[in-house]
Amino acid sequence: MQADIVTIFPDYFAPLDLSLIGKARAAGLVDWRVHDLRAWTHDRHRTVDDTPYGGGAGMVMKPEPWGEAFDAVLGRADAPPTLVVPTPSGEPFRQATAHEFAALPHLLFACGRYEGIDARVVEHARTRMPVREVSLGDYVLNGGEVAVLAILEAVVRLLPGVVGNPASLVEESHSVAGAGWLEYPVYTKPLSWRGLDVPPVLLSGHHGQVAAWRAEQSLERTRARRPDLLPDTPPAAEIGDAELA
Ligand SMILES: COc1cccc(COC(=O)c2cn[nH]c2)c1
Repeated sequence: MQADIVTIFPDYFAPLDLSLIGKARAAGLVDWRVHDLRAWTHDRHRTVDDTPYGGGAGMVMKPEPWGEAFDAVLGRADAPPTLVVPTPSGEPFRQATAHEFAALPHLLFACGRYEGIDARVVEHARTRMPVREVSLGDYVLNGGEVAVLAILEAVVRLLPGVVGNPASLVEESHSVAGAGWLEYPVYTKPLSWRGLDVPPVLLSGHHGQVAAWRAEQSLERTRARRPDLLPDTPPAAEIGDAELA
């Protein structure tokens, strides 16, 4: 996989070399190039933003540098990459999205800052490459860099050969295999720690009982923390009524 990242803070991506992602690059499974958006400015102050038409607080990123940055990346690519723009107003980025992105040969990440990027940048980009505007959650960051680090980690770890034991990719929270329920609690040595013991079922050697316990724990956690992940279940009161009816 090839990834190009355009940002006004290229140093944000130095940590990529340290992590699992760095090993994946060394193994040739992924390569990424970080580009400073200001390389495509031509004024003395290397201006990338200006005041918003229509008024309002904050600044908006100018379209010209983005257009030239995309020209440069497209010009070097055999086929158009998919443009990924992290933004609070994007579609939810989920594990399924990570799997979609992991199947793509070339990703082009645009890191927005300020109040956002002039809307014509994405509008024009759609005429020459697929575009995905994605949100990591309902909160606002100062820029897309942190989101791109998260997306890259979620995507690259799915590439074949990146994670040592592919089985460890299967039983995860939100993984399609576990019906998207939350992960069960995990334990390791010592057996007893500060007066807290490992649940005995996990020591029983009965794999069926262990699996059942884990499923129950997943369901209990999902009910408590993420009822939105469960199929529509009427509130308990209604269930009582139904039984009484
Ligand atoms: C594209 O323009 C902007 C402007 C401001 C910040 C950002 C970064 O994205 C987020 O803040 C975000 C992503 N998912 N949840 C929050 C992008």
